[in-house]
Amino acid sequence: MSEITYLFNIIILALWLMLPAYIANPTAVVFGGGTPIDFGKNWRDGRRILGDGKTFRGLIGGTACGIIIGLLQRQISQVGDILITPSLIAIVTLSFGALFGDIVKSFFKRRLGFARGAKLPLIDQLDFVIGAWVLTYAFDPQWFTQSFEPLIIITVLILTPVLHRVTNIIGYYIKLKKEPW
Ligand SMILES: CC(C)=CCC/C(C)=C/CC/C(C)=C/CC/C(C)=C/COC[C@@H](COP(=O)(O)O)OC/C=C(\C)CC/C=C(\C)CC/C=C(\C)CCC=C(C)C
Ligand SMILES: Nc1ccn([C@@H]2O[C@H](COP(=O)(O)OP(=O)(O)OP(=O)(O)O)[C@@H](O)[C@H]2O)c(=O)n1
Ligand SMILES: [Mg+2]
Repeated sequence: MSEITYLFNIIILALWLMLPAYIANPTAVVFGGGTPIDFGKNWRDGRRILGDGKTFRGLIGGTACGIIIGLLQRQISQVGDILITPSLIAIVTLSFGALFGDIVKSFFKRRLGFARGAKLPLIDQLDFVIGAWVLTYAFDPQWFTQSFEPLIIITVLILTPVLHRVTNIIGYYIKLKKEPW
C-alpha cells in the first residue's frame, strides 16, 4: 500500500468515526430556535448562562440526527466489514456529546464576556469534538480506545477546523448561519 493510500484510509476512517458528531453539530443549527436551554436566565455575573444560541430544539434535533446516522452506519459496516461499527453507546455519546461540548463552551464564553456568536478561534471549531470524545470515553472506554487510535485523533484534530470552516461558509451563504465562522 502506498503512503498516499494509507493516508487516505486514515482520513476516511477518521470521518467515519466522527460522523455522528459531525452531523449533530450542523443539524442543531438547522433545527435550532425557540426556547433557550437556560430559559433566558442570567448567571451571577449578570450575563446569560448560555445565551439564545443554545436551544432545546437544536439540542434534541441535532442529537436525533446524529443517532440516526450512527444507526445507519451500523447497518453499513455489517455489509462492508471493513469499517468500524460504532457501539450503541458511542452513537449516543458522540451525538449528544458534540452538542454538550458546544454548550459547555458557550457557558465559558459567556463567563468571559463574549457575546453570542462572537469568534473564539479553535475553541469554536473543536468544542464539539472534545465533548463527543469525553462523553464517549466516559461511557464506552473500550470502544473509544480501540477505535480512536492516536493517529486518528491527530487526523481529526487537523481535519475538523478545515471541515468546520467549509460547512460554516456554506451555512452562511444558504442563510442558515448568521456568521461565516
Ligand atoms: C467516511 C465516509 C464513508 C463518509 C464520509 C462523508 C463525509 C464527507 C463526511 C464529512 C462531512 C461533514 C458532515 C462535514 C462537516 C463536519 C463539521 C466539522 C461540521 C461542523 O459544523 C458546523 C456547523 C455549526 O457551527 P458551530 O460550531 O459554529 O455551531 O455549521 C453549520 C452549517 C450549516 C448549518 C450548513 C448546512 C450543513 C448541513 C445540513 C450538514 C451537512 C453538511 C454538508 C453536506 C457539507 C459538507 C461539506 C464538506 C465536504 C466540508
Ligand atoms: N444546542 C444548540 C446549538 C446551536 N443552535 C443554533 O445554531 C446556531 C449556531 O450555533 P453556535 O455557533 O454554536 O452558537 P452561537 O450563536 O455562535 O453562540 P455561542 O456564542 O454561544 O457559540 C445558534 O445560533 C442556534 O441558532 C441551537 O439552537 N441549539
Ligand atoms: Mg458560533
